[in-house]
Amino acid sequence: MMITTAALTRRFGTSVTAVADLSVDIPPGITGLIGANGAGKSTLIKMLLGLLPPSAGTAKVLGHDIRTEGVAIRERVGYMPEHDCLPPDMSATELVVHMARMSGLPRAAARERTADTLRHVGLYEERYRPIGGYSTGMKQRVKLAQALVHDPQLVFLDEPTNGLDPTGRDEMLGLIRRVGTEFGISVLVSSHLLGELERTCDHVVVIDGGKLLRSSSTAEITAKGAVLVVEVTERGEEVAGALRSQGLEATADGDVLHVGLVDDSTYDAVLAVVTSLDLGLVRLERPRHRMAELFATPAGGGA
Ligand SMILES: Nc1ncnc2c1ncn2[C@@H]1O[C@H](COP(=O)(O)OP(=O)(O)OP(=O)(O)O)[C@@H](O)[C@H]1O
Repeated sequence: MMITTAALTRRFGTSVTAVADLSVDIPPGITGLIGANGAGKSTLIKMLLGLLPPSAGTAKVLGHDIRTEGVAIRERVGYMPEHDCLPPDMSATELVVHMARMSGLPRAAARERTADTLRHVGLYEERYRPIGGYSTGMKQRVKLAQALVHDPQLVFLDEPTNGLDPTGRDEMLGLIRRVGTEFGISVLVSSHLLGELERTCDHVVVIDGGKLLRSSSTAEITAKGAVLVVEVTERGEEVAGALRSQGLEATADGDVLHVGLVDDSTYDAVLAVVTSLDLGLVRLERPRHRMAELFATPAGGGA
């Protein structure tokens, strides 16, 4: 396991328990850490870096104890903090070279790694300009670059899509995917949206109020309970009946149907039925997961 926590707990004062009795195993690969604001994501990440001591419990990152081996962990782990923390007067190149030197790289190697890393995150000529003039997307890329420059085995990315527009978000998610696949660096990336991470991550850990809600592969979390919403021009009940006769779960409310998504073939089955009944398809969509769905317990144990 890349990260293992055992009853990990962090309290602030007497009233706030930011992380509560958290026991979870995180495998190598890309893992999403999902939770609403205040769920305890940043506190967990800071503890895993050995920057914030736990109130109780233990954890190991890449086999190193967070209580006693913080330095060893930070040598091997990159960290992209949540908040804007970049000096506006420095250029991306100056900052990232500085961070590379701080982590022990000699000057020439630091310059070389900086140029490579900034290119990988998609900063080119702009890298010589002061960061103060950068867009949010460019600043996020600089933060990502400084986390990667010392060639870590693992990076913690705290809400890297914060403040980005949809295009910037997709680009950042694409970059994160490449960090994992092309460079073989494991990633723990936090977000308050499961929907945005489900295509990027192999594994998902969901926390709420500092407690573990679930930890599972992304395939498992998205397949379970996924529903297609289908709207046809007429005869909704008939369409639902035809789908049920093929072994699918389908209910109709007028001409709007809910169809249990088994796999990609479910889409084909819907299209085939609609075509064979000579009907029109008004909509066929897969609503994104929302946090509320994860927290909901199926009433009466499901259908
Ligand atoms: N230094 C601190 N002192 C007191 N309370 C804190 C401190 N840091 C965090 N907390 C509290 O701990 C809880 C968890 O905060 P944390 O920042 O870990 O959540 P988060 O999931 O990262 O949320 P966000 O996305 O808003 O940063 C919150 O209730 C927060 O107010």
